Amino acid sequence: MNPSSGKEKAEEIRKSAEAAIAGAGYSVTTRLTEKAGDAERFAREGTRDGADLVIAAGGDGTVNEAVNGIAGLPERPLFALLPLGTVNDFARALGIPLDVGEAIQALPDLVPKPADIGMAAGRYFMNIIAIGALAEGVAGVPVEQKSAFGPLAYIAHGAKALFSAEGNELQLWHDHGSWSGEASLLLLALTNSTGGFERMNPEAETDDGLLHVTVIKNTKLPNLVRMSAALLLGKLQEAGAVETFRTKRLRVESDRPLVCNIDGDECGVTPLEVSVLPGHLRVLVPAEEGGGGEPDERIPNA
Ligand SMILES: Nc1ncnc2c1ncn2[C@@H]1O[C@H](COP(=O)(O)OP(=O)(O)OP(=O)(O)O)[C@@H](O)[C@H]1O
Repeated sequence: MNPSSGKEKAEEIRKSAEAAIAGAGYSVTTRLTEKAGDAERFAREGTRDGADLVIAAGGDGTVNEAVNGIAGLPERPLFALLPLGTVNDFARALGIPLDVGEAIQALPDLVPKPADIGMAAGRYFMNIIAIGALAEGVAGVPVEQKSAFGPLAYIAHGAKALFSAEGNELQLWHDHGSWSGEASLLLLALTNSTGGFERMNPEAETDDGLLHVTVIKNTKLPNLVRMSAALLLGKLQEAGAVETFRTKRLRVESDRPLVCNIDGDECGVTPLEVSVLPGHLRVLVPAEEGGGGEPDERIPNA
């Protein structure tokens, strides 16, 4: 658990989450993160100590770290998350209640579902890779704006970066061939939720085994107006100036090294190789989100 995401309610959240998990028959150990890297280490150590279930409580950064802690292990425990961050894209995509109190209440009735994760630059990711202007824009969101305005701050900064974007020559190799051309932004999404906005790839499922690629070719003003309208309608694919396709593997090359933002963190520069690991995690989700599996995998009977 990242206590800084839960702010002044962190202690209260910890206690009620522990009570819910213990009530479902688990013995529970909570470890509080203090800095980058802790969640990854805690998840890995917990798994090596025989944990059946690892729960990441925090924002997408904490979830990403915990996923990295367990994804490379041969025996992976069940995974769950309690959304305490500003955006919580993975929780949104999985249908987990965004209100932490509701998410805790729901814990005992969650059921396991396979979820895809991706691998790029030696790291696992579960949401999105952004390359180009938006990647640089998101990196510049000041901390105080993040807390005051939540997802809006990201969108405002992303939009600002997009408006002033210069294009870059990209070459993309995918499962069915290649694409090359000038682009302002490349988004490689595993889920339908990007920066809290759920209409980017409305058709993306967390277990479809696919990377949903969106190339924004040109962000000059007339196109932007059309694209913004299409984005709000969830019909970005139908707007001009945007290329979309799906693939299991992708190689990205560019005319100059471009910063790669992987699940919200800067993670090297292009060229970049990306692949999907289908159903690599078993994540606990509400039953109506299509979870299932063996009855003894349900938390109450664990
Ligand atoms: N106790 C702590 N105090 C401050 N920072 C921490 C602490 N523990 C972990 N961190 C760092 O904070 C990063 C971001 O945390 P996390 O994603 O959980 O929260 P958030 O920033 O509130 O969420 P969001 O990304 O949705 O805004 C972590 O990846 C880690 O590097």
